[in-house]
Amino acid sequence: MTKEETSDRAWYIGVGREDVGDAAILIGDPARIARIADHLEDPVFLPENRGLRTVTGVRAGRRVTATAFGMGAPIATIVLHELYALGIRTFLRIGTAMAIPPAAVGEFVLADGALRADGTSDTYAPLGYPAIADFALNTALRKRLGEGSRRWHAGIFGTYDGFYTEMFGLSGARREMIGSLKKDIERMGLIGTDMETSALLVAARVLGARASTLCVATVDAHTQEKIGESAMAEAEVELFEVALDALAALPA
Ligand SMILES: O=P(O)(O)O[C@H]1O[C@H](CO)[C@@H](O)[C@H]1O
Ligand SMILES: O=c1cc[nH]c(=O)[nH]1
Repeated sequence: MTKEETSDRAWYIGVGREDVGDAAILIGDPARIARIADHLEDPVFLPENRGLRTVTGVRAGRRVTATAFGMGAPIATIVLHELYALGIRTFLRIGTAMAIPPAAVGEFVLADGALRADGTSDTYAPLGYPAIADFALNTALRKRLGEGSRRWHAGIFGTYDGFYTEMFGLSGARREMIGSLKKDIERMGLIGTDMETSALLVAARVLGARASTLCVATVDAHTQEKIGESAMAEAEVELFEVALDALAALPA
């Protein structure tokens, strides 16, 4: 797709131009759609297609659409691309990432950019093209994060395609290999890893839209310990609030 391409109805998300707002929240887990809807006025749940769940509602006067893509860069960029074609120009991915020290489990990690170890972003621009978050969106996020009490870090994410090959080692030699990769990531000063950010940042830039990622760090890179359920539920509520307030504060 080029900047001029548009459509009135999205093939995979299954929604039309009139169904969406002017900013989008991209979520991985479909279960989070019903929960973020509680933070919107007049939420309208759109018919689910291929497991892609969407809700549109209003936050402080701004019409916002949240769509769940599942996991991984290929489907996340399909969702961004379709929403772009329907007219949306602002995208914020919210979800979870692995914590790279000094970022710790339970803290927020905000992507200013991302190391492109995914394959999908290459289909938008060659590897020399940087994956950079939108400055205005990140300024609004920084302001809102500064008003809260949860610790947060801003910096570079690493985005990988292989969950059990590059991110989370189950056992044995594979786990050791992934452990060395983590040490290297830490040496480079990355703050978190996920499976979508670099692809979304590159796709949005190339298309002419703004994008960023804000996550809760939920897994410790070295011990692979996960956040507890109640701590995650609490962090998720704050994540929704920060994300929606920052989007509402942005000029259209
Ligand atoms: O942000 P959520 O949906 O939690 O997604 C994160 O968890 C999944 C598995 O690692 C990946 O999709 C990753 O980015
Ligand atoms: O380990 C993790 C946790 C969340 N998201 C990821 O991509 N990896």
